[in-house]
Amino acid sequence: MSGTWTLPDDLEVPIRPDFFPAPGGDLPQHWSKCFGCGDDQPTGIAMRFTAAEGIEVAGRLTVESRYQGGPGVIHGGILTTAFDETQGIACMVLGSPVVTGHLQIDFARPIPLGSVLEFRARIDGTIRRKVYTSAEARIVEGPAASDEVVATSRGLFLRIKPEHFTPMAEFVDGVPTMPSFGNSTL
Ligand SMILES: CC(C)(COP(=O)(O)OP(=O)(O)OC[C@H]1O[C@@H](n2cnc3c(N)ncnc32)[C@H](O)[C@@H]1OP(=O)(O)O)[C@@H](O)C(=O)NCCC(=O)NCCS
Ligand SMILES: CCCCCCCCCCCCCC(=O)O
Repeated sequence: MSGTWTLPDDLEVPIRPDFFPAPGGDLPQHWSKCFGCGDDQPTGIAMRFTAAEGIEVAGRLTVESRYQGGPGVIHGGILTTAFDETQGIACMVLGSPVVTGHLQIDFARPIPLGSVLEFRARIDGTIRRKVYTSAEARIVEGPAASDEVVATSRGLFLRIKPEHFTPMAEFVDGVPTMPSFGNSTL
C-alpha cells in the first residue's frame, strides 16, 4: 500500500462470533436494494460474499464491459464500490450496523475487462464506534490472473444505531425483498 493510513495503538480486534458461517459459507446481502450486494437492484453489481478464515470475508466481482473506465479497464469508482461493499460486509462480525466514514484506495495495476476479481477484507480493530478495516483484490480468472495484489483499500466504518436510516425511509423506492440488517423500521 502506498497511501497514508495510521492505525491507533489501542485497537481491539474482534473474535469470530458464533453466528458467523463456517469458512466458505454464504453471507447475506445487507440490504436488498443495495447497489453493491442487493438482489433487488437490477443496475447494481450484485456482489456475493462468503466467510473466510478467522474474521475475514471474501467477495467476487466479474468486470463487465459496462464497468469500463479507461480503455479496456475497470472504472476506479466501480473498484472503489466493490471495496466499500466488501469491507462493509466484513463488519458483519460485529453484529451491529455500520456506515462508511472514510475510504482510501490504492490502484496498483490496471484491471482488464472480463477479469474476475477476488476481494478479501477484515476488521483490523475497533475503538469506540470506529471500525478500522483493510482489504485487497487479486485477479483470479481471466488472461491477467495471478497472485499479485492489483489494488488495496483501507476504510473507517462507524457503528450506527438502527434508527440512523429512519429519516431516509421515505426515499426508499418500493418495497425491499429483505429489510436492512439491524433496521426493522424500513
Ligand atoms: C459517519 C457518520 C455516521 C459519523 O457521524 P457521527 O455518528 O456523528 O460520528 P462522530 O462525528 O461522533 O464521530 C465518531 C468518531 O468517528 C470519527 N470520524 C467520523 N467520521 C470520520 C471520518 N470521515 N474520518 C475519520 N474519522 C471520522 C470521529 O473523529 C470520532 O472519533 P473519536 O471516537 O476518536 O472521537 C456521519 O458522518 C454520516 O452519517 N456520514 C454518512 C455515512 C454514509 O452515508 N456512508 C455511505 C453509505 S454507508
Ligand atoms: C445486525 C448486523 C448488521 C450488520 C450489517 C453491516 C453491513 C453494512 C454494510 C455497509 C456497506 C455499505 C457501503 C455503502 O453503502 O457505502
